[in-house]
Amino acid sequence: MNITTPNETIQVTLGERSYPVWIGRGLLDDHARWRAALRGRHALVISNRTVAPLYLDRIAQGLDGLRWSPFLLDDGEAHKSFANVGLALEALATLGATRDACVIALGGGVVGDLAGFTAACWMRGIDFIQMPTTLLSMVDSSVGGKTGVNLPAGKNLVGAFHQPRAVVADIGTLDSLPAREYRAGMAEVIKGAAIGDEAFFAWLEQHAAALAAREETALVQAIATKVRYKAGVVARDETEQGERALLNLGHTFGHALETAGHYTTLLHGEGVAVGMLLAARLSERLSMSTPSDTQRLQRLLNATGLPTTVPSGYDPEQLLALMRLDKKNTAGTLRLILWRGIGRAEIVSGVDEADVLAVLREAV
Ligand SMILES: NC(=O)c1ccc[n+]([C@@H]2O[C@H](COP(=O)([O-])OP(=O)(O)OC[C@H]3O[C@@H](n4cnc5c(N)ncnc54)[C@H](O)[C@@H]3O)[C@@H](O)[C@H]2O)c1
Ligand SMILES: O=C(O)C(=O)C[C@@H](O)[C@H](O)[C@H](O)COP(=O)(O)O
Ligand SMILES: [Zn+2]
Repeated sequence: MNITTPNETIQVTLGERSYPVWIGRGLLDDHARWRAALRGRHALVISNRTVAPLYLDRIAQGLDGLRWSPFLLDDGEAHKSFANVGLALEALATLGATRDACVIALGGGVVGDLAGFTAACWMRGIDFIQMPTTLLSMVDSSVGGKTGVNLPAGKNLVGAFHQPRAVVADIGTLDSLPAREYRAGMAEVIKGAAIGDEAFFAWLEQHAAALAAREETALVQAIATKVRYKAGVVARDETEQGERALLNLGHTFGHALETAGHYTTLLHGEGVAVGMLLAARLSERLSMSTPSDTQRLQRLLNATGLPTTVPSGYDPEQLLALMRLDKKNTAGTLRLILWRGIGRAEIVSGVDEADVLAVLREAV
């Protein structure tokens, strides 16, 4: 077995709840490393029917001596549901899980969000470990403790802040990740740069080809840079009282697109890509940024193979109605993440719906 020490370890600093994010190849097999984060005798491994056949065995070998069971979701965003949290909680009950039990999330962001929320609910909160297996979950969803599920009314409307005990990002798992999913993960990497790191954005422009080819040195650097950036934001504003909302760049539009498409048309990362571009266009319309910034963002998204147009069939009025349910809004006003150019995102309250609608109408 090829076990390596992590290429990168990034600490999310939250006092007693601080935790490491290990990034490297072969980490799933480094049982001693992640097993040390398990405290009790019970573990529920939440995964899905695509990922489990590929990687569950490697986890199982590290769970010797524990009472544990797998809980497998069907694949897809539609299964990040309240009903499945109920079933996962029943699985913990069947296991006889006590308060020192641990939930292990093995999969992408859908599995991670649902597993984390399950852990947050069982006996009012037990440990969980993130083992992200998609690029998106490595660079974003496994870090920061946002957990939850969707409702038919909208994305992530139910959830809790609940931090993992450790994040085990074995980049070897990306070898089996389909190209479209890999590109979707890149959207959340680009987002981090677009929000707050112009130098990283320029680096991504220069390394777009190497990243598209999954060249490992560039890939580890991209993952680590994004995780380091997010870990810093989370450490300063864990529960999104201020700065953390910036991590939502593109998401008010993106979540509306995902929901309107019933989670089957656009992947989350694709929705974020299109959403960032719409946010950039709105910023331009409000004279906050220049067309050249928008073009630069569009070029990088296109170079990565991400969509930058709204697929046909969307209704601007319906999208606006969905945007009104976004968690950042306060009574009666839209609160959006806009920007003043690459690396300079801003929270803007009281955005005029007429401007949003105009941008949506131009896009569909
Ligand atoms: N909590 C957060 O902070 C946060 C941040 C970003 C996104 N999210 C959420 O994450 C979700 C999107 O996550 P995602 O993009 O990972 O999607 P996903 O979990 O649906 O995984 C994408 C696809 O890849 C498959 N897959 C996963 N790992 C694989 C592997 N190694 N090899 C082959 N196939 C593999 C999955 O089965 C699935 O079909 C959305 O629900 C989004 O809202 C949450
Ligand atoms: O960690 C955060 O904070 C983010 O906003 C990261 C986003 O990429 C992620 O999609 C998150 O789940 C969106 O959060 P929400 O609060 O808008 O549901
Ligand atoms: Zn996201």
